[in-house]
Amino acid sequence: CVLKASQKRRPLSRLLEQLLRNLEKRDPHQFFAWPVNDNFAPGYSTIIKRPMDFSTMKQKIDDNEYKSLNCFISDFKLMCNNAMKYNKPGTVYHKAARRLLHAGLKQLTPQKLRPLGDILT
Ligand SMILES: COc1ccc(C(=O)NC2CCC2)cc1-c1cc(C(C)=O)n2cccnc12
Repeated sequence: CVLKASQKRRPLSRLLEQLLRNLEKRDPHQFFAWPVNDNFAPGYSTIIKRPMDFSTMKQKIDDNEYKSLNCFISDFKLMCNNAMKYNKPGTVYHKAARRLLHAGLKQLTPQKLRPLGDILT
């Protein structure tokens, strides 16, 4: 069947959506699924200048805001580093962020990405 224009996704967008789904699997409690709410995290928006979460990354993919894989990876790192900045070591969120960052970057190594072909060049 022929894809309608609206269904045609740019190769990079399709790749980033796949990578995002794999990263989200590493966040079983969905601590990173949505923007952090100041009501649950006092002072969050004054401490964290550039908030980031998976739903925002998904929206940026849909809006074709990511011009490269590196921009996508930067937002993933920003999201994890925000959590390790705001939350004290030993908290459930700091530990979850460290684990997510470690597991996520292992999925984003050149060895893992090379099979995806020249989309990335
Ligand atoms: C979208 O953000 C969230 C969504 C749900 C939860 C949550 O279910 N927390 C329960 C575990 C103990 C209460 C926590 C968070 C959350 C993430 C974060 C991060 C990522 O810093 N956070 C920081 C302080 C307080 N809450 C949170």
